[in-house]
Amino acid sequence: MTLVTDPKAPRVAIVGATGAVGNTLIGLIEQRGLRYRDMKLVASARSAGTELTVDGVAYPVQAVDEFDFSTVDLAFFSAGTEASEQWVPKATAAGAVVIDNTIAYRMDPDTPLVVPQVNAHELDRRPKSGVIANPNCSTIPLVRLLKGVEERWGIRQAVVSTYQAASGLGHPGVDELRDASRATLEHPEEAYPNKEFTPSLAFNVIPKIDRFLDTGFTLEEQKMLQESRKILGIPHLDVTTTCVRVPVVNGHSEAVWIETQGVVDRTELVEVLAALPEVTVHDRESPREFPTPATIDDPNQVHVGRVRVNPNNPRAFWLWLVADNLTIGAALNAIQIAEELIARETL
Ligand SMILES: NC(=O)C1=CN([C@@H]2O[C@H](COP(=O)(O)OP(=O)(O)OC[C@H]3O[C@@H](n4cnc5c(N)ncnc54)[C@H](OP(=O)(O)O)[C@@H]3O)[C@@H](O)[C@H]2O)C=CC1
Ligand SMILES: N[C@@H](CC(=O)OP(=O)(O)O)C(=O)O
Repeated sequence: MTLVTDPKAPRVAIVGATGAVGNTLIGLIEQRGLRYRDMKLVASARSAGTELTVDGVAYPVQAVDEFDFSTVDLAFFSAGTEASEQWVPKATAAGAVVIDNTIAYRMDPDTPLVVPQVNAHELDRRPKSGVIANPNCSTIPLVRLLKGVEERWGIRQAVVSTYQAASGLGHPGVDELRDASRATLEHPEEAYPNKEFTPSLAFNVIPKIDRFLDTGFTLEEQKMLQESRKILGIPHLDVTTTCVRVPVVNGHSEAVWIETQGVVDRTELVEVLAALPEVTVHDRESPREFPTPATIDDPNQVHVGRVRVNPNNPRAFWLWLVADNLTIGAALNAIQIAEELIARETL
């Protein structure tokens, strides 16, 4: 984005500007050529008065409870679900369109849940609620690949295991992984007093993300099912997941098993995946190449590897994906929604 005087360019607020998603959003605003007429940075009262820079201009961070939403046309929210529940209605009542990163509005029937590479047509008109919901960080890269597979072969079932990074819990998650890892190396006999991850994530993996539901699944696992169905527009889509936190600082990975209606040929499958927008297939040339969270060079792409058709049943295959949860899984998707709204003049 670029600061301009064009009266058609939106006045923008970033609520949660000091957080991991907010920081990434600011970086992407600087990277991409979108134009804005005014910028407001908003967070909790804790950060009020601190300064952040966007496109070389320093802005004071304002407390959300004192912020006047009638001064903006577009508000990005990534300040947690409670803050969205409290402040998004005030923002829309004041006339702003909201792009919300939290779970608060995702399953609301009056709110489109959008991944622009999959269902941008949902943005053709301004939503009844005034809100466009940004999906869960593991759901976004998955549905971008499922769309291509559904269109070519039809999906019978997808079985997914996620490997989710500490930055899924924002700055506090990353800080705790670093501090707990250091403390565990230095004093292995002492239990680290964790707040974000239970048990400790240092040198560990945790098969629980978000809270448990009565079904035995976690909320994160339920989000992946329900949100995939809504985004792809397939109400009975069979997606089942196990979501696991791993001691990686940033970048979510997923092992994905897909059973299809039609017979799949690996060469064609790789072609179909590589032709999807902003997808890089690493094992196109050599099946021995694969992406990892630590080695992906472009956080704005969904990275795919380990593409293997089942030798016992060519109506099923495995793939491995890696996607930066703060960009692909949150801020980039939100910016791309804003770009589509501006292009369609539906702001
Ligand atoms: N991290 C991720 O991978 C993803 C995150 N999200 C969503 O984005 C939200 C934020 O995530 P993330 O940036 O990682 O988290 P962080 O903890 O890094 O940042 C939280 C941000 O929200 C602000 N905030 C917290 N509470 C309030 C409040 N009551 N009122 C106003 N502002 C508040 C914080 O401000 P202050 O500095 O003043 O405390 C900070 O700017 C998550 O809760 C989630 O809903 C969605 C997809 C992926
Ligand atoms: N739950 C995700 C991050 C997140 O905030 O997701 P959601 O927006 O669906 O609550 C993770 O911990 O990796």
